Amino acid sequence: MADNLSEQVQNMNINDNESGYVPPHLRGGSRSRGGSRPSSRNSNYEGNNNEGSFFGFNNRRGGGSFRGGRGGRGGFDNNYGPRGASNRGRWEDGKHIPGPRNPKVELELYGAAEDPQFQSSGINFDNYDDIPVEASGDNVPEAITAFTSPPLDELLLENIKLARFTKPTPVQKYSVPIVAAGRDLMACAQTGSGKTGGFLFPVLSESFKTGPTVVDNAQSHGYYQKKAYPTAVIMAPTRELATQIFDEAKKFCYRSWVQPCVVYGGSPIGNQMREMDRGCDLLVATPGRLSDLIDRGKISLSNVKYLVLDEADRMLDMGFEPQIRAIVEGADMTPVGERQTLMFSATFPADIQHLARDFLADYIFLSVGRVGSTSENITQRVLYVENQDKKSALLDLLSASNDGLTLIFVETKRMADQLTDFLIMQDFRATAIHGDRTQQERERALAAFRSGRANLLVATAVAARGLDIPNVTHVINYDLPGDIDDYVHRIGRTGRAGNTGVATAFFNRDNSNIVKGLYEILSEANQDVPAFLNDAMRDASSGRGGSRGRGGRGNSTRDYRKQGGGNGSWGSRNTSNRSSSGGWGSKPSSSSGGWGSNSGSSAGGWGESSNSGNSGWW
Ligand SMILES: Nc1ncnc2c1ncn2[C@@H]1O[C@H](COP(=O)(O)OP(=O)(O)OP(=O)(O)O)[C@@H](O)[C@H]1O
Repeated sequence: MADNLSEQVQNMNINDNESGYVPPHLRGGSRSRGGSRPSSRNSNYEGNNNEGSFFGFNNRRGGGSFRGGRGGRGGFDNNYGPRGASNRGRWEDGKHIPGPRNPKVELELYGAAEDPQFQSSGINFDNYDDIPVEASGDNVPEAITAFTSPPLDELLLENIKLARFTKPTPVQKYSVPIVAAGRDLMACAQTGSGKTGGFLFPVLSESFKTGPTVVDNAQSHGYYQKKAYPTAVIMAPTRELATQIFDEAKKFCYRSWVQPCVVYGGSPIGNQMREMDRGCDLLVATPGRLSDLIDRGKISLSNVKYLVLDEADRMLDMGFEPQIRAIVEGADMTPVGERQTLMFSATFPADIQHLARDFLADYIFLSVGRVGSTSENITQRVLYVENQDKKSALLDLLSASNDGLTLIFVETKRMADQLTDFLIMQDFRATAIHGDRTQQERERALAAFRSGRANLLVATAVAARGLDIPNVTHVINYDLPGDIDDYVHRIGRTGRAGNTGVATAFFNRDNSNIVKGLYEILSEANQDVPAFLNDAMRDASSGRGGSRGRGGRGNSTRDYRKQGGGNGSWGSRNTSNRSSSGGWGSKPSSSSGGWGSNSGSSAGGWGESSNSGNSGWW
């Protein structure tokens, strides 16, 4: 499907890379949009609060209440399965006794095989095996090659089968034995390559085998307990990502003694505290809300055996470092060396590697593919579009779109609203997600998008990380981000789990700071590099273009310990059959201006200047 889309975009001639973009109104003659224009007129943008109709809650599974489950996720509920029905297992006399099976709960958790709202692995899934993997550190354990028991716990294996996962992705192959060996881990793997399972599988497998600690057993399961003592804590940057991890955790905790729980800001804390009282063995949390609950004496971290930081670099970017440090170093958290700490992301800038030095002990650094690289399952195109022409270019792109979902990234919340309004005026089924919307609005927008009732989602960076929405076939960077890592995460919302996807970016002189990073990303993923980007790159390299800012990718090695940050005495296991060099993963911290002007829109001249040789690209 994505291949078709890619072809159509190619054939549109929206931008021949040499002549610049010519919007429809300047092409002479009227142009009909054609393509997959939605047939039914939608007069209501979700902001109009037309509940129950176009963008109301999806009641497919949830009966309209706030329940878990992809389709009906509307808010907060840590309990899964019909109310009153307990599928929870228990730990008794040193043995794990799984709860009973329940077909209704299984349908809710794992969906029907043909349900498009549940991601299934795509035709390129087996290609993950070709991605070079490097694991550095002392005594790296041998990777597993299949989901088997042992080493995985039997119940977990049953749940993995129910989820229809037939074989592990590379990050899962390594993380299972690494965690089983009691080691800390910092793992970097491409977007959509199964990092969530990469931390859930080993943590749950070990938890199912070893059971709760005495404190956990005594206090976590009492009905009126006042304080939760989770065994595992997973921190994630956004509410949506936390909720999604919680949904995944529910699948794999099914019938076990481990009760998952989620807390995040923007929702009433009282409800979350009540839910925690019903059991909280594995806690998924955003840092702000977690700090709050610790301060209120509602959570103790003294029982934590496993600490996971997902998308840690994003948490730092969002300014969460003080809260994270207070939680990990300041509260009553089990100390380094006594707990196991795992950090996961698709990008690992240098500052996050330094954080690892404080939080992790004798860890293994795992990189699947080059650090910060994009999946080859994503066809990337960069179009040359002036700011004032972007709307027209977008309409052209959308008219060439297929039946899949399209995610459109913009830089500001205001732009997200404006563009959504514009698209709705043009009869598209669009909705928006950004930080100024209420949590309920954000969840409704996501639910509408997941279900396909809205096939366009206009988003700010809030939706860039981690979100796993099946059938997103096209990601459009209407505004490119200033940071190349953000680009990597944004386009990673498509081309997941071996499926293919297309990513299109609108590029102009405002994006000068991302030129180098973009050039590198496209080149290494074997994508076409348009002529204007080559020119801009040449100018940037010759010093005419100015700063790389955070758009460049720097020159640190993958594992900073190899640069003298550690003693370099450990070995490394490299399963790559391709050569690999360093130079990835660092995010330069300074961002100065200079290369090209950063003025807003400018009249004329993209195409003309792109071939202008000595005078510089601009
Ligand atoms: N072993 C597997 N077999 C089949 N599908 C899998 C497997 N592991 C994960 N998946 C599916 O692949 C998709 C992507 O997984 P996941 O969200 O964990 O990726 P990720 O690496 O965390 O991506 P991101 O960097 O964007 O956060 C999910 O829909 C998940 O259910």
